[in-house]
Amino acid sequence: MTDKPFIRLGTRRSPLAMAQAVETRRRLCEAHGWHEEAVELVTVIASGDKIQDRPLADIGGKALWTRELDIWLAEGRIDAAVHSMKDVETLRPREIAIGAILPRADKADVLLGALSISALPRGAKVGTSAPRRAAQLLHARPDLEVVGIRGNVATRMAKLGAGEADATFLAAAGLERLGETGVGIRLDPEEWLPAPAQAAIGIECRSDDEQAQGYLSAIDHRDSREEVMAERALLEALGGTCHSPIAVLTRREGSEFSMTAAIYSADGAVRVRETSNFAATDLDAARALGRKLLESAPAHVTALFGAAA
Ligand SMILES: NCc1[nH]cc(CCC(=O)O)c1CC(=O)O
Repeated sequence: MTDKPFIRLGTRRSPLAMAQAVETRRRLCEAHGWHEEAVELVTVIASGDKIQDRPLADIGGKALWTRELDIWLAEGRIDAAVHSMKDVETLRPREIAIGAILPRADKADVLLGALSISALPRGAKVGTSAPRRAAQLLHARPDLEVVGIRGNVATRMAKLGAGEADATFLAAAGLERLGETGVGIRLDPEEWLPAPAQAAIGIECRSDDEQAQGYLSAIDHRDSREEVMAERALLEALGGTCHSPIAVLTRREGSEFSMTAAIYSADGAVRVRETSNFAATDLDAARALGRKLLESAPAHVTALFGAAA
């Protein structure tokens, strides 16, 4: 038994965030032979969880998920913070390092409320607040109506039941981590591209905290880290934010990546899509793919990306 935790792990309080924190604790304990009490879970209420009724982009974007945990890390109230990497801004403070990326789960999105996108009735209402899902949907089905929907898995399923929308999307990884398997229809990620870093859990710590970095390195999954870093390099080159409709699928072939990325106009009418093959550690090649997309896109699409400024 330990009387003092070895590491204090900060997490948001949503059921998905808690599941990810518990998975992180389990992996840490397994890797180091620790008892559960060696990892203290410290819960933080993030701004993004306090405000549920407005689209994320209107209220400050991805920083809403990281700000409180960043402050607690900086103040030394926690030693590490667990995040869905999909929700972590591309540019992070120098004081914060990604200490571990856990093995990536299923990158697919799941469709709830219909058997397929083509099976949705004409003019059906689809609930999503993600620019990527909205643009990708309207690209395939311009007749559909996109309505904003937010909230955790349970809330969204309730909103669907209440008729706020005919269908909605959820990340397969989120459903899996909540034990909600067998819900909805899995969309093939080759056809319906995921978000950058979807299905990846990352654990951040202070850049100068060698002890935390040492503990976390034992649970770092190299292949998943390489994918996440490449997708974040692509985002960085695009200047992508939560306003930017961008989708990407990275496939591994040995030590090589085949990365397919697409950017869209907000209404989905324009899609620019490219595939590039490069060494898994070649972040410059991932950035080059981002620049190539911007070069091929019309001005009203590049205007959705910060790098165009
Ligand atoms: N945007 C919220 C969010 N952030 C991470 C996940 C799911 C887990 C993941 O993709 O890692 C979700 C829910 C969703 O998109 O359905």
